[in-house]
Amino acid sequence: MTQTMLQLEGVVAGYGPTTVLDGLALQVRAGDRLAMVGRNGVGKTTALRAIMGLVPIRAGRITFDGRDLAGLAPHRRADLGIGYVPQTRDIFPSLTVEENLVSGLKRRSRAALDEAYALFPRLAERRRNGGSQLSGGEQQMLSVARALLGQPKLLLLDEPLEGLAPLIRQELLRVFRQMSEQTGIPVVVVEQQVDEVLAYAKRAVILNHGTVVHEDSAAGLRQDQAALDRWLGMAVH
Ligand SMILES: Nc1ncnc2c1ncn2[C@@H]1O[C@H](COP(=O)(O)OP(=O)(O)OP(=O)(O)O)[C@@H](O)[C@H]1O
Repeated sequence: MTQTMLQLEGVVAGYGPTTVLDGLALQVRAGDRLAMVGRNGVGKTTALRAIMGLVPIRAGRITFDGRDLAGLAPHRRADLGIGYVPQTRDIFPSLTVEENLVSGLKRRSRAALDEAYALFPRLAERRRNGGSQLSGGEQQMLSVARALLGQPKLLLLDEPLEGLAPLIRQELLRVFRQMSEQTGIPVVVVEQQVDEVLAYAKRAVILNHGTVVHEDSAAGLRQDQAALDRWLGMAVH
């Protein structure tokens, strides 16, 4: 049986008096590509933040690579191998592409930069450009490349396609697919572009009110108009 990398059991979390995650359960195995979808405000970002330790959990358990994450600060979780690319794109606008990548090297040598440039040739072309001069798609590539340089065992992506034009979204997804095939790193991706993310993912969960209400293969959900209508209120082509 494939190894479970990440497991959430009965996770409850929220902000002040508000409960956002209400008994969330998830399992991510090696090689998985899990799309987490759902209407606005159902708790998708909060789920990623809870995994990363940026939102405290009030009940339940999160285990990663066989270890209970309770009480571990976000940087300790990153050290254990959880790579997180937040919606805000985690780059330094005042640094060049190369400087941004170097900041993600941790203890690795600069030779590792070649891996990032091989996967994202566009970043190689822009290596001397400032972070703020990049297009939205290039910024997204840079934040993912930087996260990968930390050699994560799991990658969490929060709305990587947000604000990008259709052609750029297609290019980014093509690079993500290549990255997944080459590295095998399991990915959890939150996305509003449901049709596109389902074409990339292997499995999908739909969240509503902070819990999983529907689970299927990504291909299965793409065909399941009833579930898409009910939980997302949308038509997928
Ligand atoms: N820092 C915060 N303080 C208080 N409430 C918050 C905070 N962050 C999020 N919330 C609330 O928690 C709920 C869940 O937010 P979350 O961002 O997890 O949803 P989401 O499913 O990712 O939504 P979206 O698709 O719009 O990004 C929302 O009602 C939101 O307003």
